[in-house]
Amino acid sequence: MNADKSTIIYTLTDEAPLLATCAFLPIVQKFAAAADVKVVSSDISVASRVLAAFPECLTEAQRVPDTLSELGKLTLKPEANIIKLPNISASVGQLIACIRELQGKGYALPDYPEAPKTEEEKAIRARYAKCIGSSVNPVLREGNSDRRAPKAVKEFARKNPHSMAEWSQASRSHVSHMHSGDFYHGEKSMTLDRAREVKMELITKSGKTIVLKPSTKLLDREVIDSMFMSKKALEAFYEQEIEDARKTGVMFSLHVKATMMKVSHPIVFGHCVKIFYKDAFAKHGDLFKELGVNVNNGMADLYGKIASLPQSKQDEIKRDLHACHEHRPELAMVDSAKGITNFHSPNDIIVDASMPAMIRNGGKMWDANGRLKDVKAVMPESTFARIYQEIINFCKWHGAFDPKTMGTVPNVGLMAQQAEEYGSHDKTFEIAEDGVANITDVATGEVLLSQNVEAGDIWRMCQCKDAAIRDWVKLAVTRARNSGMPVVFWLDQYRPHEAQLITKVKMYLHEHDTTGLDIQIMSQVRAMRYTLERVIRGLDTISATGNILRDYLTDLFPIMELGTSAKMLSVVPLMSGGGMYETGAGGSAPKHVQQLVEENHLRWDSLGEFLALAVSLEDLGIKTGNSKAKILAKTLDAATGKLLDNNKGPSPKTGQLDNRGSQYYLSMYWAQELAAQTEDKELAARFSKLARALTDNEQKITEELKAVQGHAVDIGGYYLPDTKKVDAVMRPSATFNAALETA
Ligand SMILES: NC(=O)C1=CN([C@@H]2O[C@H](COP(=O)(O)OP(=O)(O)OC[C@H]3O[C@@H](n4cnc5c(N)ncnc54)[C@H](OP(=O)(O)O)[C@@H]3O)[C@@H](O)[C@H]2O)C=CC1
Ligand SMILES: O=C(O)CCC(=O)C(=O)O
Ligand SMILES: [Mg+2]
Repeated sequence: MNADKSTIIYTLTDEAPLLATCAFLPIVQKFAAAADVKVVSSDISVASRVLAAFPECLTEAQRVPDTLSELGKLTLKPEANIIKLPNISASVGQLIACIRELQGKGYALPDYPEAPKTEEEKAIRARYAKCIGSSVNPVLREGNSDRRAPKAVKEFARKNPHSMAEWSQASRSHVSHMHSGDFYHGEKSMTLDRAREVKMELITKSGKTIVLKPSTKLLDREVIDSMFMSKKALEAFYEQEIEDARKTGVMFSLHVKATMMKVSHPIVFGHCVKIFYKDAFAKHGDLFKELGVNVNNGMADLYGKIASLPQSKQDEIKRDLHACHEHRPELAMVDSAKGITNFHSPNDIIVDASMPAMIRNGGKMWDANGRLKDVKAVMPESTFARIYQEIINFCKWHGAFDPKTMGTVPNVGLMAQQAEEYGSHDKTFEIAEDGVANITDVATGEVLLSQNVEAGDIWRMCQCKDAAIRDWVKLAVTRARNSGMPVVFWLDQYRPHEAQLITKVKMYLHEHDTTGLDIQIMSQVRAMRYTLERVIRGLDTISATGNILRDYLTDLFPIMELGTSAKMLSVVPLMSGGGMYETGAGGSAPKHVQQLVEENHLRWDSLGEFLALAVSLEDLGIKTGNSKAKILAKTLDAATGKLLDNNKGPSPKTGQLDNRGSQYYLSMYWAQELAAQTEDKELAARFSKLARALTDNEQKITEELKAVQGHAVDIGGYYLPDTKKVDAVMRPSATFNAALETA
């Protein structure tokens, strides 16, 4: 990747953010050119990653570079300046759909081998496996995370509070997690005394040694953990919770993070489906095996696979599945209208977004008839599930949060270098036989950590590099100093991994001047309680957390405070000196694409993108001494403030202002701010014509943008839409486009 210090790399991703970027990027390039800043796009969509994995199957003209690896390398250089939009973390179902779409477009990709038998099929599957789940973010996140609601955004939410459903003390909604036999229960952790190379191996009861991972190179002072989830305990837990939900009449819902935890959580999910439909699986298990049914990919997989059977057999299976519901609790729905349940796909309900949505809804989820109901939210891993029960307890006692008055909770997250559980998928294994699972020093044979495991258990090793922890502590202190807010490190001394972290945090805090700062360490549940007590009094508290809580809290608090995590500023100061600017803290909003295609209205809010771009330009301006870039940043921030003040964000309703209209207003305010500033006359002169053209044509442009709405449109694909068609759909105002050309 050729990027000098004056280049911003702008990622092209998937779904709603991709569509929005297609309209925004030409605008950004126009403005940035005035400061001699190049804005270069880099396609890291799931389609592009799939194509990059199979160059030999494609014609020369069809081949695409492996942009993700190139970007990954760039994050290690000080000149890196990357704007990162949210991307699809694909389930197997989405991957297969993507492959089919590409094949249909003439790309001779191999089919996804669901049950690979030959070596060749296994190799193809391994290549596709790299495109599944969270395979982008961990590659690029070579820094820790700083996510917060900028002041103007928080003020806007206070003045324009979003709806919050009421909480009743009589609510029966609650969280259920395992109390023993889960990853938390038997975790072991250590800090390395020196750099080592280790292997992960299973010594079976029958005396075999199975090497699961031959080599992982660890650095001096790195923290490693070994933990496992007992299959027996998990099944017993599900049995008990499903029955409890039935007896007490609450809906059952399962919340996992099958994207980031792409090896362990689909298995955890699959066990739940099999227990729920136990009787049908007992009756048809052999047939399901023959058909290659894998419910780790959800009931969608089962329904897809049985479609090849004779109709009468299909009907019998469906009857037997439905019969299970008679003695099982109601299931929370993902889409009541379409009959899609919580078990459809492991990626449909993603815990970071799904739990805040439930809490915002007064602890309720949708039933099969489209009614909101109390729910048992099941998160088998107890390690972090407890925070949700704590916030639910708080809401039952104090009522729903009030966005008008509540404080803010920014996050400083330990994320760099694939920290903790979120970097563990290549070190996670489903155990084949009873035995002892060891992490062993390759050179000396010394067993560093050891666990007794049984067949079907899920065993994993997590890593966290010392340099990442040290940088995280530094970032937390910097944020405390710059914001004046207290910082709470959410660390539990009773959890072995976090006990190691506490020692390091205490040590690295000594490297900084912390005079006058309020920095505390608390277990998660206490930290939640403490933070919430402050939140309802309008007080702000920075949460400094590990990687999983970073993810959970940066949807949870923004959704309570702002109604969405799309309006977050999300900065990743890269450890090698560069910067990555993520846009918001949420995902790629698949439902928004559906609305665009059916009604030509894109309700996606690009505010996170506007905020990220301003910081990116500012950083570039400071690092290269480019005063024009600094002015672009300052004026963009002012324009974003104006956009909020004037309420020009996109509406969810077709016929009203949408993403494109919001981008137009941003451009107008930005040009006006540039024309009005006096620091740089050249810039002022350059943008005055555009400012005038956009201001004078406000009515015409907004009418043009409105006129196109209400009809179905064709964007020529889902995973690889047609660039020309997208351009036509996303840039429909001839007047706006012509005005931009004058800048
Ligand atoms: N950084 C990243 O790359 C991330 C990627 N993802 C990926 O995104 C996909 C979807 O994940 P999901 O868990 O459904 O989470 P999303 O954040 O995509 O969606 C949850 C809901 O939040 C609202 N929302 C989110 N962002 C915006 C925005 N910019 N403007 C307006 N509304 C917004 C939408 O609500 P409504 O529908 O009511 O308008 C949306 O349906 C998955 O493939 C997931 O893996 C998820 C998180 C982060
Ligand atoms: O990479 C992903 O799959 C999701 C990332 C995410 O949810 C987050 O960082 O908040
Ligand atoms: Mg998240």
